Amino acid sequence: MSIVVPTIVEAARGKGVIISNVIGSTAGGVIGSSSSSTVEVEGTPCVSITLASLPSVTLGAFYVAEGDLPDQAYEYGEEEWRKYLGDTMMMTGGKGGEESSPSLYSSFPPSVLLFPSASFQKYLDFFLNGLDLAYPSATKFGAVAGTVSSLSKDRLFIYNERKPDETTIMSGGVVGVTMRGDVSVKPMVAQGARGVGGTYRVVDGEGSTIKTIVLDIDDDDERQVEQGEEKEESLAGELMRQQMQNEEGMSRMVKPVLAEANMMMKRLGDEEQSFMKRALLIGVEQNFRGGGDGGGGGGGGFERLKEGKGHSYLVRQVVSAGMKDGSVTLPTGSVDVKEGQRIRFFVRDREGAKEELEALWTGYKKSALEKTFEMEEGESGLEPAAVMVIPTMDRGEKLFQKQGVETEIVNKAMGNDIPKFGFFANGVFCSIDSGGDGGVDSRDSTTCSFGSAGLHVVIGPRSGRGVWRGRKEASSEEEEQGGGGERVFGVGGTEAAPRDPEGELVVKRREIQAGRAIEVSTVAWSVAEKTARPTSRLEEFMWEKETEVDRLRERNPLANILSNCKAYMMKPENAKTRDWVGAIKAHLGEEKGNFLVIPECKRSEPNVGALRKRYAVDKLAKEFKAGGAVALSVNSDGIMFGGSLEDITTAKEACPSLPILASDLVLYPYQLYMLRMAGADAVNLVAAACSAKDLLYLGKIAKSIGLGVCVTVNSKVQVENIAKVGIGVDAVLVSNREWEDFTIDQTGGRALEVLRSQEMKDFIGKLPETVVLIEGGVGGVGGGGYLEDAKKECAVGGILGSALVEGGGVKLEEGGIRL
Ligand SMILES: O=C(O)c1ccccc1NCC(=O)[C@H](O)[C@H](O)COP(=O)(O)O
Repeated sequence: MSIVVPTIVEAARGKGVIISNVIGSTAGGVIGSSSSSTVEVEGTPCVSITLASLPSVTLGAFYVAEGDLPDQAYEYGEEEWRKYLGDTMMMTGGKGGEESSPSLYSSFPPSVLLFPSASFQKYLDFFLNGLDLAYPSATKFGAVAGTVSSLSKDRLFIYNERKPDETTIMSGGVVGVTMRGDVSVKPMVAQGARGVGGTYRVVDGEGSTIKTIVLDIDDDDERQVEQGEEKEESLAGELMRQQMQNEEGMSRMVKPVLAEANMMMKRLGDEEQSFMKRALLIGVEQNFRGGGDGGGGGGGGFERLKEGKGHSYLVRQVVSAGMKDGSVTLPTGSVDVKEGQRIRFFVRDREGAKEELEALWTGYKKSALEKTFEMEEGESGLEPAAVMVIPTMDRGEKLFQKQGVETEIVNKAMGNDIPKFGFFANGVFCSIDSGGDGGVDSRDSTTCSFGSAGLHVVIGPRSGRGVWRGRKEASSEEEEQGGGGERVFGVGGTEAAPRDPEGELVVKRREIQAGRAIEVSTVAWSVAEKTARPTSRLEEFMWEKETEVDRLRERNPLANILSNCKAYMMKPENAKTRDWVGAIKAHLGEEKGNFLVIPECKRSEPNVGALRKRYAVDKLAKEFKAGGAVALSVNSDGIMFGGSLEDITTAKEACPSLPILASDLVLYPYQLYMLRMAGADAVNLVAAACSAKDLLYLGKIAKSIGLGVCVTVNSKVQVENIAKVGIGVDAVLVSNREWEDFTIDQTGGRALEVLRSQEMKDFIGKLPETVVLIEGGVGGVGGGGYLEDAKKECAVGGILGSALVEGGGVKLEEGGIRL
């Protein structure tokens, strides 16, 4: 792995794709999609790599060693777990770790993917229970590392772009990734088990121990009639039931579980008997709340699964039996048996496992279709982008007698264009729905682990936006171009983004790409054709921002926001903004020649990821103030930088005396009103993303509601343009960022070229009152960066984000930086 991971990272870089994080594990076999097929490989050393590009999703990779688990965690409650996991897994956010900001996707619960090592398994249920307590609404899923041979040892690995020379390989613990934002994850489990014999009710049982049961003949029949289930059970099954009734003299004799299992087993076929002798599987009815009818039992086949309602029973293997009282005990904590709850005996076999998989996917498709009918206009559902398939190592060829059966069934249901990936694991686990729409029905979305099962996870954007179908597009483009190579611009592509004759990026607003416009009440908006692809990271950012604002408008139309903003500004405490540029100018004065640092609160950096384990805006703002900051920049963009409007409000509450520049991609007046109400004092307009008309228009509206106006430029052409437009700019922010891919040149080359240009000299000559600041890598690597050179030009200060936030403290004196 120490060779494989850097090789992948390097190869991707060669294609213009920057990989920020890699996590993975050894496995008992791998599953992956090539351009023409999906393959399952078992028993042979090989590697399966999955590259994911998840727009509008904030990822946080983490590693927890066994030794990092807190000693007292067994006594932990919800709050303690939340704090511990929030720190460990970067599940930070608003109150209680769940972000409560008004940004588009922040209200959605996160998803957590975990790969525990085999040695971590003993802590797994405990760890998952902690996760359930701390983040009940988060979807958790994952699989335990495996190995191809029993002689080899399992390993986990994690790579972070910021430590490119290291791929950390671990022999224990758990690696994982948290995903927040426009991502939806739908885990489903195939338990690989089929019910045999009748249905029973627990007479005496508690926790994970079942002592006595009674045959539930009448109720079982009634239920099937009630649920309109056709009695699909075989004639043999029916005969067996009758025989049982006869043998029992129609009585409902209460019997110890083991005694009943022994009696029932005798009536089974040879194969089923031999299975039951090796392993006693018991299915415990789901959704049973005690008292009357639980509503989750019944059905010997997979009728409920086919309906997309989830499994009727959660199947567990008996781990110990009371030889004296005939009781059985299931894995501790895996079930909580109640009196009156239904149970069944289960066996595993090939046909049953196949039937179950088919039922699972039929159910998924049925409920997905039903959801589209239930959705209100404007609402969107999960758009499948990929399916993760993780069978346990006892499945695959061992169970189905040939390789590839599991993915073949997924392909049949979802088509070949959707990539499938995964591996053979030592166990799987996932959150399971209580409502049941394809998953296993369970108690309040708990995370259940399975020693033998197939975990299938549909992953895609929750906004339902179009998904790039690599396989489909590659083949159709090849066809179009007579079998020629792929033509992909900009981001992750093989071609550079389009530029005009002056070298400026050509970006379009999303509407230009639109195929149709939809009218909904007073709001009209356009929908990007699914075929349109952004040609640069900036264009992609713009389109996503436009979609974000569309969605916000759907919930709260512009007219409302406008009147809310007016009402807000009527309140005396909100009538005036604080003068952001004024505060900077006031501190230049006699100290001119010095360089003023404006610290930026920023949660993450696009090509890097989260900058701090614990990002607390209030704490950070206070730190900056204590360090002498006279003004702040707060990044409120949630698409690229993980911020939110609430971050501005929080910073303002923490430091009421510090004026705030809202660092965001502003494309609409709507955003200006929202930013004003969040507590911003100034905004920045990105020159490359706005036409001259937009700049003027947005600038005027910003001023009309008291917001200071900065314009961000990264080329001399843009400087010349803003001078021509004559927009009243308070400050020019010279960005050192390349907007094609959002990289930052640590030498400051890009910003220095602009600062040294004739265009900039002309601009300052014409508008000497304008403050010139630099941004992007000003903290540099190892301190001063390109600051000294910038100071020699017209820059009087700089916005500093990553270096301060990531540094874990304010190191203001280093590299000549002073506040
Ligand atoms: O650069 C943009 O296009 C942009 C758009 C919307 C919000 C923020 C934007 N840029 C912010 C930055 O470039 C940096 O966060 C800021 O300059 C600090 O840089 P660094 O010190 O390198 O973290």
